[in-house]
Amino acid sequence: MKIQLFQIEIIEGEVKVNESRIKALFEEKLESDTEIVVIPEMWNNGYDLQHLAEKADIDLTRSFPFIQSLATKHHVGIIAGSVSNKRENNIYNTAFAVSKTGELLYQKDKIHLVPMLDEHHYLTAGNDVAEVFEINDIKASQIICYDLRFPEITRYPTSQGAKIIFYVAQWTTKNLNHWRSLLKARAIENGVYVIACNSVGGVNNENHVGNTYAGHSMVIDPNGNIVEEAGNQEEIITAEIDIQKVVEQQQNIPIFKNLRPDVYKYSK
Ligand SMILES: NC(=O)CCC(=O)C(=O)O
Repeated sequence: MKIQLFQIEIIEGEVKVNESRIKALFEEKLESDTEIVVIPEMWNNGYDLQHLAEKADIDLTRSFPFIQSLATKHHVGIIAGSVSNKRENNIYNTAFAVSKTGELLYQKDKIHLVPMLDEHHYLTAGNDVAEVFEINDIKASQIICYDLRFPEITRYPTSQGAKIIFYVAQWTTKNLNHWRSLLKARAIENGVYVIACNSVGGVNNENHVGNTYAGHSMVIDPNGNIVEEAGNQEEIITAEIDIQKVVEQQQNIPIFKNLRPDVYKYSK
């Protein structure tokens, strides 16, 4: 199965510009036999957090039809990153995914808000764990950026049979080594494909929280080998994945048969 990741710069506060850019990439860069496309976190408004009240979507009423029209026009499943999204007077960082026939397959809010990006001052945290959905007949889940740091968020859908975990991100440059290591760890400790789409660019100006984004979008197989990795500039990466490898990996190292939830404890 062929998958493409659109590693792009998200222009802060410029919803229409970002939409036009994504639309153009589907027209110009989508390969005919690609089955799933992945785009980054917060692709509508970026980290222009001060203006979320005016610029965030309202219950996906703008972003879902936009992505739905791309999915049906190009007949491709879309892991639609995430958007800032207002619901009942709160603003969330909401991930969603759409099938090639235009159905909304998945919608979840980011659970852990990033103190380093001031997200907790502007956004409300989601309370629902990432779950499994099917895209192109494959069980998968979708997790937003900083939630990668909390292995429990990935463990639930993989323990429920997800074979691919998609991570959508605007991961910062200063923590690039964490991004690369954590993605590999999540693939190995769960024996699944990890497909992670980050953004690039970012500037320090009055609209900006002062970060740049690392790129290095990656496709990692269930044995922890990097299948494809982007650099730190805009780039489309294309990868072939073989879901049978997940089955084989989980037979060779039967993590889920050996889980001991009865002895795992946490404290805070
Ligand atoms: N957008 C994010 O969640 C950023 C997370 C990040 O950069 C990190 O180091 O964690």
